Amino acid sequence: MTTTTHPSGLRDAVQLWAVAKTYGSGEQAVAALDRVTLAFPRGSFTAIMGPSGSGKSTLLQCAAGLDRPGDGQVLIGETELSRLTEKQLTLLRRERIGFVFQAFNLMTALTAAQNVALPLRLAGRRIEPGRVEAALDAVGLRDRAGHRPGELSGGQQQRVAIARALVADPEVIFADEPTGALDTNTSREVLGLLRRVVDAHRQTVIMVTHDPVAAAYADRVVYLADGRIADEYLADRRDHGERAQVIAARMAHLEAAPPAPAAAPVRVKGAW
Ligand SMILES: Nc1ncnc2c1ncn2[C@@H]1O[C@H](COP(=O)(O)OP(=O)(O)OP(=O)(O)O)[C@@H](O)[C@H]1O
Repeated sequence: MTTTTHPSGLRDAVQLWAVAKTYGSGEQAVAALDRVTLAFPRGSFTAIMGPSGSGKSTLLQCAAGLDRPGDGQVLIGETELSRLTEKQLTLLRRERIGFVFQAFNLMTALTAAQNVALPLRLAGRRIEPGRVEAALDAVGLRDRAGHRPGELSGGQQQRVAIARALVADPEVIFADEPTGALDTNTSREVLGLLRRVVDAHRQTVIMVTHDPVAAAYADRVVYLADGRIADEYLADRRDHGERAQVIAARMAHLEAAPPAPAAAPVRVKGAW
């Protein structure tokens, strides 16, 4: 399979083709992902939503090369992940993907600057002077470079995690409930930062969230239900100011709907 080109001329940062993942077997089998086909154009910000158990985490894990699908293909840029050995997959995650998790996952014994430098050190890359400082600057924390996580607020810790995700200039950032542990105001700061990373640096962000307010920062919301794409919302200027309500209403509709019958793979309208 060749890499697709988005109609706008953007190439896709990540593609999933008929990706399936089943846990268990026989009567106990659960189709966590049921032949999901989806593309994430470069420079786009996508939120993944859906009821509990709909397959969001499984999608993120498979798309980020943290888990292997049972069937289908995942591409990061032009690299098809199923062709990679475990070692190559580890290198790809380290060098080409940034991660932001709900629990920040910073090393408590290291300073903010040392945490940010970690992906470069692990990859054995030379750390150009000013690079770590620039990443901390981008998240507004240059003056906290010498502080350890315990000396920073939750929002500041998550901003350090975003700087760490950015420092190696990855092709895509995966964020799993990045504001799940933060209060409303701090959440807004972190989401605004992710939005800026997309707008100013043309980063690609894929974020799993339960929160319609968080999803409203994205360009697109993909809704999963029972391991399939059930709906898609494209940010619309006309919704400005009430985008979160529109996103929440669609989510409520989805949660009220009975499970869909088995269907052919869904191709998301407008995804390529
Ligand atoms: N390791 C596992 N073993 C067995 N079943 C699993 C495993 N991981 C996930 N599942 C099942 O696969 C389905 C999808 O799970 P997944 O965690 O991807 O959903 P989710 O949408 O992220 O849910 P939540 O919002 O509750 O985190 C669920 O039915 C879940 O019980």
